[in-house]
Amino acid sequence: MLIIGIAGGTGCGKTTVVNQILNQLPEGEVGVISQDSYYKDTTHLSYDERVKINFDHPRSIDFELLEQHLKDLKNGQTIEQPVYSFVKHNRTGDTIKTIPRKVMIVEGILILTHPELRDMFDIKIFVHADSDERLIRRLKRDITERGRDIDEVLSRYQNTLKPMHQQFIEPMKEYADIIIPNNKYNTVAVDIVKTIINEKLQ
Ligand SMILES: Nc1ncnc2c1ncn2[C@@H]1O[C@H](COP(=O)(O)OP(=O)(O)O)[C@@H](O)[C@H]1O
Ligand SMILES: Nc1ccn([C@@H]2O[C@H](COP(=O)(O)O)[C@@H](O)[C@H]2O)c(=O)n1
Repeated sequence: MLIIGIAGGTGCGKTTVVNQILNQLPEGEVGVISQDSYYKDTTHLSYDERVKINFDHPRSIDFELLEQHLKDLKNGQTIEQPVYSFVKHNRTGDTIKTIPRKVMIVEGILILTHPELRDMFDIKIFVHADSDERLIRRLKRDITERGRDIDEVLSRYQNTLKPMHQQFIEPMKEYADIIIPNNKYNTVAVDIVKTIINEKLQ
């Protein structure tokens, strides 16, 4: 199994890059695990308490479960990947059956901050987009897809997202094997990653 970790700040385009990689590759050969699925279960908290969580800090992620799931996949076992709701700020209780594939992609803002998980990646990719570009994309996406309004996105950006990005995410570039500049769609870089994956699949 080839395990590829794709990190980068919110809105840099990780999910889009993953979808571009999956597109045109043989169906069923590449699997995806999203760090968002592993936000800690917050059922014991009220909605008002959940809203206040710092979702850009590594402690918000259940890295133990994520690491265990990746190990299970490596050992040929199917896992139940939790489904997360950005509207409820909690897991939904549903899961997605995720079966081991020849290539597994793990994507998320904080996946390179956890040394044990980082060591499991054969290839580490960091997707870069400038912070103003990321904020614009996040505003548009969170308002249309994640049930947020402009005040929510901007206050989260100022209070937690920006400082956490500077403290935890940006320094992870140091560990990257490949940095994809993604202020604009970068088909050349995506094609290079696809070529690497295709070699593994042959
Ligand atoms: N290179 C790009 N140029 C312009 N918009 C982009 C680009 N990559 C992604 N987007 C858009 O930005 C938003 C956030 O992208 P997404 O892939 O969800 O980022 P991430 O997973 O890193 O948070 C989406 O609406 C997506 O369509
Ligand atoms: N309930 C939540 C959980 C997370 N977030 C934000 O999501 C961002 C990470 O996801 P991307 O798809 O953008 O990489 C992160 O910056 C969190 O602030 C949230 O808003 N609500």
